Amino acid sequence: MGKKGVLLVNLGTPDSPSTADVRTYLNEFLMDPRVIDVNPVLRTLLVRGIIVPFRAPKSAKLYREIWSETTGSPLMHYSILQHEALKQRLGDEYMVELAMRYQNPTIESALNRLKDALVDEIQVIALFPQYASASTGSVYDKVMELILQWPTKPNISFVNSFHDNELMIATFAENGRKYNPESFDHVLFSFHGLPQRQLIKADHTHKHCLKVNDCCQTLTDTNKFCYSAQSHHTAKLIAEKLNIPKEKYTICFQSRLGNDPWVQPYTSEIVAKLAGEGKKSLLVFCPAFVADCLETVYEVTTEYGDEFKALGGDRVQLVESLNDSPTWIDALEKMVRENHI
Ligand SMILES: C=CC1=C(C)c2cc3[nH]c(cc4nc(cc5[nH]c(cc1n2)c(C)c5CCC(=O)O)C(CCC(=O)O)=C4C)c(C)c3C=C
Ligand SMILES: [Fe+2]
Ligand SMILES: [Fe+2]
Repeated sequence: MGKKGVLLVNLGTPDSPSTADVRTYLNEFLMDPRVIDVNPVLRTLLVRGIIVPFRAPKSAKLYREIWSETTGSPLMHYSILQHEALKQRLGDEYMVELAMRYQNPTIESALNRLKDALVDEIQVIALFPQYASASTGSVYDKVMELILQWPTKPNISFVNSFHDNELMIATFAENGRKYNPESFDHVLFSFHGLPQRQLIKADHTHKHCLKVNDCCQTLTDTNKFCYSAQSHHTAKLIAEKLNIPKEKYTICFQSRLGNDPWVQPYTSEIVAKLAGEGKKSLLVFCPAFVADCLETVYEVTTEYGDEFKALGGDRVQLVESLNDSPTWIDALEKMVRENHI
């Protein structure tokens, strides 16, 4: 019998914080039709002509702020630690590969290693707790595009989402408990944002997302694949585990790009509102990310931290992501061994 293959895929990060490498990364990322989901001509004009030329130097500056001389990008650093820890846990029966949807290590190289080892099966785990077409959907596309050309295909399975995975929820709760959530004036659950257009598109019933009041705030059978509904569900489960009362927390969405409406409320508006109400301290969970990255380390701690302080607040405390916490590695191990979430 051959080994069982596991492919862990996260989003990806530039090879270095140089403007040239950030430009290459942003071009690959934003030219993905699932990310900037407009017609190809408009996408090329927008991405190559406007967004990337303006954004690359600015983003490179931010990446330089979070880049470690020894370990590089936090996203890559924690992904490598997760990969190493999972390999240790699973032992010889499994072959575990790490890939990034954009840049390196590529999905192609990782799949080729699994193919060359003649694995019996491949379990693909896109490392995004909540399903979005722009993240998990895109990983499915890339894997299927590459495997399409293989003469022999092993059993393949995908993990669509793990927004309610008990051990993942427990890890975020454990990490948050260390900061004593009741000692903060308010708690935020800040998820990566998405254009509203993509939520509407993902609702193939055409009846639900952004069509009925509070449509995406409760997870039901009708909206079970909705990114916003899954995000609300994840936040509620973490809040319940920590006994944080409803009035003490807000679910919000960060990292908006461009002028189209994104999923609301926006984190920066909530930060401003809370400062206006006289709140002084905020504890922030970012449960759309399994590893700390630019969006947590820089955007939450520095950007929202500075905004909050400028408006009269004192402190924004980020709860670290799942990173290489043993409970999170337990979650990954269980997902793989049970071959379901
Ligand atoms: C949680 C999953 C993610 C979804 C969904 C997602 C959608 C999405 N993102 C952009 C634009 C950018 N995102 C950027 C960084 C970034 N995004 C995610 C995850 C999701 N994105 C992560 C983990 C990171 C951090 C990567 C790192 O190296 O640390 C960036 C680059 C940084 C910047 O310039 O701000 C952009 C741009 C869009 C347009 C989108 C959905 C349509
Ligand atoms: Fe993003
Ligand atoms: Fe929805």
